[in-house]
Amino acid sequence: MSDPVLMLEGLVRRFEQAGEVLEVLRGIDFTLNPGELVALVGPSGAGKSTLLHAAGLLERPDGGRVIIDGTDASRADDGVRTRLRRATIGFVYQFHHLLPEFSAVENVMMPQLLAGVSKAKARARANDLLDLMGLGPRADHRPARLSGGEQQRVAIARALANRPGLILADEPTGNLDPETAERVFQTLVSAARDQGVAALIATHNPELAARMDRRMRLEHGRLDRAA
Ligand SMILES: Nc1ncnc2c1ncn2[C@@H]1O[C@H](COP(=O)(O)OP(=O)(O)OP(=O)(O)O)[C@@H](O)[C@H]1O
Repeated sequence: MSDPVLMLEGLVRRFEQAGEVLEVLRGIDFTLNPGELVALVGPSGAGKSTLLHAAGLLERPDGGRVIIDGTDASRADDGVRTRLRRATIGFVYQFHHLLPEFSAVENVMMPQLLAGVSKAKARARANDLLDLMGLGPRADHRPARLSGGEQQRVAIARALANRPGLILADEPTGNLDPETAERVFQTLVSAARDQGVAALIATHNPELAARMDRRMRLEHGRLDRAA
């Protein structure tokens, strides 16, 4: 069997707030295998975003290790972490964070161009992904001319652009009405299954969480298997 796409070992993260130390992650252990879809649940403020940012190499933990595709990123320098992140991880945020000056297709091309893919190849892949998201006819629109659900589907296409083994999603449907949330979530799950991508998805929506392979609950700084 191949390496897990993500392993967290004894992950610790602390913040200082008003002179007090808040230990948000108190030794988190977690393994995500290739193609697995896992929901990350837990009360507001429990540290789901903090966990995703550390797992996604956007921030360094205060203790423990983050191992991506068998590579220990904990002690790697920033350059190595950035390359590893670009090559293996796709992020989807609650607010899409698309670049407003660029069209949908250009937004999906961007991470590929940063990774050194040619313009022609990046455009072809971006168009394929937008088709997969049902957004082919909207490819040349800027984000402001797309609905919230369409913007979020562009963000999912962008996250998949570099064929990551791992998608980290932070309440990807939290900002959408229930019907649109359902459609966007379905698109994310079927795209991940279709492309064999593993995903860790933070969500407050129990119905959506119930449809993942596993659910993990973060509370009081600990991560445990949930029902
Ligand atoms: N940069 C920071 N500096 C200080 N405290 C922080 C920082 N980032 C997060 N925190 C604190 O860490 C705790 C966890 O925050 P986090 O955003 O990870 O929770 P969450 O589970 O994602 O919440 P929600 O479900 O509401 O999005 C909160 O108490 C928050 O105030």
